[in-house]
Amino acid sequence: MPHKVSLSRLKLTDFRNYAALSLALDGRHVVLTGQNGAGKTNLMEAVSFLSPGRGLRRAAYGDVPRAGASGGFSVFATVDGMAGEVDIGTGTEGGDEGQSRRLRINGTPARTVDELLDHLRVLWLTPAMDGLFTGPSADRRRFLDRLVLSLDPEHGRRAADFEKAMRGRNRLLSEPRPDPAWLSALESQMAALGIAMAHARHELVGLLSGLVEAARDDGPFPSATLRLSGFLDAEWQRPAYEIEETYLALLREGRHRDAAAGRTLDGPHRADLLIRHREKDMEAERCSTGEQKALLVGLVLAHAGLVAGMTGHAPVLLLDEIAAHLDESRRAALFDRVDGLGGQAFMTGTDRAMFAALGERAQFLTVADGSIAP
Ligand SMILES: Nc1ncnc2c1ncn2[C@@H]1O[C@H](COP(=O)(O)OP(=O)(O)OP(=O)(O)O)[C@@H](O)[C@H]1O
Repeated sequence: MPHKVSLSRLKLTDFRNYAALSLALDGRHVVLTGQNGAGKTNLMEAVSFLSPGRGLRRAAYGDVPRAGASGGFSVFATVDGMAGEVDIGTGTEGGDEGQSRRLRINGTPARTVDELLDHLRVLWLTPAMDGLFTGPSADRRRFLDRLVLSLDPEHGRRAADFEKAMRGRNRLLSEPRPDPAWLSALESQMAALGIAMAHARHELVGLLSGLVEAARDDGPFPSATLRLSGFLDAEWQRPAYEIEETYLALLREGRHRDAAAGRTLDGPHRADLLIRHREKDMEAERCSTGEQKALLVGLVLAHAGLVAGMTGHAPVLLLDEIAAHLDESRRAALFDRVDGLGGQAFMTGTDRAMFAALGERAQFLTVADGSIAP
């Protein structure tokens, strides 16, 4: 069984509709129930700030401080983490709600938010992700990259550096006489980073497919087949240095075309994650709403299992309104699978009775108007 990473304390200050909250948790799953607008998702969002990035709403930090508060926001958590117990504090101060937030680990300022990945992995599934299969490919790439990042902490940096080099190339190509040496340097960077990024994605898809296959007959959730497409599709059996050469040549040959288009037309930023409902042998986007939700739940749980297996530490799971559309037996099966992952899950809903099958496995909390009661 993987080690259970869990939060034992969560303190929020001026975080969305919470003026001040201090919550003691006992290590079990946490069920948050309450009326619409009570603050359930806000609390999940606060926990999602214990991972790199802008959290489960992809928030602008300026929107997070409580309306009417004079400064920034803060989230503080005590976590039984991957490297032992740790205090994590994050937030903004008044006037610095720009691109970044501050992070302290055991009271010491961290160099980057990626340091969070030394202590815990937080994964989530929210209703906003319901359109994943039918929405733009950028949403699926972001989803995929978050999956990769939780196994490979370097992935975020590589993706950011690739974007930067690509923006530099696009800018240069818009000039009347771009410096060829500078262009070549940027393209070499793009090739190395882009192939490394794509490799990490392929590896994740391979591992996840294996796990989905293994869990195929386990419970009521359909299984998905996953495939990456849209970037050097026929090449991935070849050695990495050869693929890198191929991509570099593509970039070089594509300069005129890309200059005319005003953007780079080949690269990992054009890839898509293709998902099929295996039992029905149908593209996920053509499945019913309920089938899509079940596919997504199955994928996220398989990924959580992968993270637990690869790191030896079960991730913290945030499952927002996950039980709403499931019948009683599917709900019970879902809770058993979530519990079987060995980690701490936070789950929300409007009705406590929906979570009855969790029994003693969860701590039940009622959220009302930015405060919490047992
Ligand atoms: N910066 C902010 N300051 C104060 N209140 C905010 C801020 N941002 C969001 N809110 C409010 O927080 C409230 C709670 O939102 P939240 O999404 O957590 O509700 P919920 O309990 O998950 O509800 P639902 O069941 O409808 O999903 C909303 O009324 C929203 O307007």
